[in-house]
Amino acid sequence: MAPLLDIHAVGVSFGGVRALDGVSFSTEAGRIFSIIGPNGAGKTTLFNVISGAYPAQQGKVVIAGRDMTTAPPSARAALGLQRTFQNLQIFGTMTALENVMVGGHLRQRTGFPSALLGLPSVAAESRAMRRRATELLDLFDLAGLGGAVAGELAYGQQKRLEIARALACEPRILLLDEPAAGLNPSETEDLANVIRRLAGMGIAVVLVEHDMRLVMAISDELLVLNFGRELARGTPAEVSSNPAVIEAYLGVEVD
Ligand SMILES: Nc1ncnc2c1ncn2[C@@H]1O[C@H](COP(=O)(O)OP(=O)(O)OP(=O)(O)O)[C@@H](O)[C@H]1O
Repeated sequence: MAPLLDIHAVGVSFGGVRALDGVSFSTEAGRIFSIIGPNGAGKTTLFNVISGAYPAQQGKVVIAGRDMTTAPPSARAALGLQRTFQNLQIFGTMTALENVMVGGHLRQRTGFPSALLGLPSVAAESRAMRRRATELLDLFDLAGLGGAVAGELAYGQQKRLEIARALACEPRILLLDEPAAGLNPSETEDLANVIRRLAGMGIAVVLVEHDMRLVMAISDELLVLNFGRELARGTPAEVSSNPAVIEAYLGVEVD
């Protein structure tokens, strides 16, 4: 199967700092691929290069078989790439349902002129979108909370809402940037189930995460970065038994 996301020998420097140096990986539909490494290892920079926020100064970014190395974020989104951010980005004063529907608008087929004229197709599409948004809330264990003000939900619920909104865009590849940050153990367990469900739906999930227990429990494959370079790559079992990884990063934290 051709990879949905193929990162080839990517390099990025900020002044004298080599944030990424020859980093490569690829992943496919239905897989959970995680990127780990100490602070400053280059994980966020790699996400920015994949999503198009920063250009890759060297190497290639291929999405769904197309070379997107110099393409803007919108063109990458059009191929099915979505991301969430390290800092929660939901609309706090809108309801949970409205938050998800905002995501869905990106996928709306009816054009702006029809919407402006209030044509019947618009009403039908809005109903379908509302139904779909409600289904997404159910999927993320937020059933019955559609009318709740998003900013008043528990933190773990807000994190799941953010992912539900990204999913409303019907992504094929979803980049999740530290989704477990700030969650308690039971919220993290809920999140793990949500991420597994996303992969079960055929989405290629790419995760940057510091919570090693979560990463080791759900990942099919891991890339360990250190000072912008690949330190190790493999299954959780392979990576967690790699002496270089244990020495440089994992220490005694992994059981
Ligand atoms: N916009 C920028 N300007 C200058 N230097 C940057 C910029 N973004 C990142 N860097 C540097 O590039 C390196 C990699 O940073 P990056 O944020 O990608 O690491 P990270 O692995 O995501 O770290 P963390 O786990 O702390 O989020 C660091 O040395 C960082 O200081």
